[in-house]
Amino acid sequence: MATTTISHQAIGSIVSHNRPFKASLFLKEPLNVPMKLSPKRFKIEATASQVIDNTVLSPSKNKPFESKKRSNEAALILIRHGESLWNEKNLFTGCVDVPLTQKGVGEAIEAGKKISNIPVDLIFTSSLIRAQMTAMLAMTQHRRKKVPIILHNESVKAKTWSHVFSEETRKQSIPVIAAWQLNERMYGELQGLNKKETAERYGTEQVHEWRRSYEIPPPKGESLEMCAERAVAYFEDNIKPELASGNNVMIAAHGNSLRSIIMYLDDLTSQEVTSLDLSTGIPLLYIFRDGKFMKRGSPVGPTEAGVYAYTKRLAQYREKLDEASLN
Ligand SMILES: O=C(O)[C@@H](CO)OP(=O)(O)O
Repeated sequence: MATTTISHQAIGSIVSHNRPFKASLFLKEPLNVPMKLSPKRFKIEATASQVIDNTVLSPSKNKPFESKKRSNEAALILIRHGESLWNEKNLFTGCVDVPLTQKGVGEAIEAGKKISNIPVDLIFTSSLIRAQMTAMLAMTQHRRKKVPIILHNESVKAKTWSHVFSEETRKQSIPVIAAWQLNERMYGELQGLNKKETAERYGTEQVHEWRRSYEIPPPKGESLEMCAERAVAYFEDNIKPELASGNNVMIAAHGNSLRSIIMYLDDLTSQEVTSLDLSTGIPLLYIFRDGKFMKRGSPVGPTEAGVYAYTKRLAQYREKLDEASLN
């Protein structure tokens, strides 16, 4: 295993689950962080909790909220954020942090209605506001009325100051973890440019390659492959273990970070992923069982029978919600 010396600055950007922060707040000396480099996938072996002791919280390990009994199956909901102000203007957005339009707010609320009977134990979002707005708005529709709470682990103070002291209140909450690794693909020099004008200037085919191919990056930006290196690594290291522990997870993220995760879940080839395009605000459901992901499409409505026929646990949960609302 190669050992690479990483600067404070670099560690800050690698380990932050949240918005960028100053690593020097935590680190007094440069660290030698062991890293495993593979041609296929660049994996950061030093986890956040190894590097910054006790400042980045892992839900399973630290049990921030409700502790769960183990199950061999879990639900995974993926949602691309609702329409943003730059989707509306047809601008390349990438990592630029723009909010939702009013239509996007409505899409997020509608998405929330469709999944309102599906239990959610844990939410992951990107660090961008359009994904966070989508997750929060969707959860306003949930029948359990649990409160989604963003975990702030970017500093010891942020973590301490946002501590919840009532166990009962914690049980009525859903932890929300914001991770930059789930951000939209960095669109390089296309960010802020109009998509139609860019196609007129560089040709439709070239722009289609930049937008949908797997290997070809836009000028000075990330290809889908590069986006997958961070998004899929994050999924494998932080989200899959939660599913394996029986926690139902919702991920609110972006067109391309989710395309890369779906490519991984559905085992798509680099050719197949070029025709995968995600609509804004449409939830997609997967069931994780015995280490495998099963695609269950998009729930069309909150009471859609099909969704609850997929697993006994979901059906029982739904029954309990119905019973509670009758009382
Ligand atoms: O502009 C962007 O960031 C993305 C998503 O809106 O665009 P594209 O459709 O090209 O992936």
